[in-house]
Amino acid sequence: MSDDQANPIHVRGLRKQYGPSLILQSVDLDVRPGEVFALLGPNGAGKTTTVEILEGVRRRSGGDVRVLGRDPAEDAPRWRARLGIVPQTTGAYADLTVREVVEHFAAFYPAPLPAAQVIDMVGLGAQECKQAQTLSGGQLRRLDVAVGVVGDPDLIFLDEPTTGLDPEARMEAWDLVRFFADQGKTTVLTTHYLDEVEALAQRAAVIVAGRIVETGPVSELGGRRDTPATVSFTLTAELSAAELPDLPPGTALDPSGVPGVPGGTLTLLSHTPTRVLAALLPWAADAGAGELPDLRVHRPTLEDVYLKLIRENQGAQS
Ligand SMILES: Nc1ncnc2c1ncn2[C@@H]1O[C@H](COP(=O)(O)OP(=O)(O)OP(=O)(O)O)[C@@H](O)[C@H]1O
Repeated sequence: MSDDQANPIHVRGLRKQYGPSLILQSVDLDVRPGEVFALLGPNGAGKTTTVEILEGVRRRSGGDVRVLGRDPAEDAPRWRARLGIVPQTTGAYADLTVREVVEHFAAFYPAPLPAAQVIDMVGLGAQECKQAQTLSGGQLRRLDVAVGVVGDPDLIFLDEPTTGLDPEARMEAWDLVRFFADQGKTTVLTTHYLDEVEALAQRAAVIVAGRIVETGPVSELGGRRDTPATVSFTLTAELSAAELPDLPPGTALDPSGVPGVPGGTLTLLSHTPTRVLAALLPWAADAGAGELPDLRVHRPTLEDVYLKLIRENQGAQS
């Protein structure tokens, strides 16, 4: 068995077809032990379909899929007990209390966590005896997470776990993901929030129209590390008349924004923006400009590279 095949998730050439529509086309994926792996992509890209095939909830049309060493289509009960699943929408828990809901689901697993511990972990200690139907939307989402992890899983699937949560509850949900990661568990996170990916995931895959268009460390996605920062400011009369100083090697003028007239924006591209600023500041002072108006230093964010990836790939397929 290759190293990749020993990964908690190993997928090659996964296809899913509904009638004539090919929803997933040759998806390859590896999720490594203990990592938080994010699956990103626009609405309808195929994230939930992929995740549900990995969970054994949907059947694939083709390709090889191994999850915790087994084919999910076999749906072996002992294998299933090692998965923790928090789907996008879950339970009508009706008139059961929080405690009863968690105990009810715990009974399906061979070695569940104590219900009280899980309820505390998701921050529902104060609601333990409340009926689920009286909980707020955010509290219900936490209950979903409790139900998903009560079996003490090795591999956790979180499908948009923080949608609808207020900022404080989101932070608590993040802490929970970190808590699982600290315990050596592997997590697959589907989300539309890029700050969430940046905060939690080590690696990510971007899926567009059923194809993985990029996969790798979050910090390197979309060539992010190789994309220069921009330094921009508005030209005054003094600055537009002065010749630019010597700038660090590799600095380039952004051709899209260089009208050399007062009021225009001058944009420089550089991998060493701090050194660019160190050259610009004395130059501006010598030119008699006290300030570089509208000065902005911008490094490419995950959102920048993500949106670029989506645009390029949606364009390529239309
Ligand atoms: N049972 C089904 N029959 C036919 N088409 C389906 C079925 N389920 C999903 N699809 C289609 O498959 C595509 C992928 O859907 P999927 O739910 O996997 O996307 P997603 O990336 O999870 O989207 P979102 O971000 O909106 O949750 C969509 O075009 C959807 O309409």
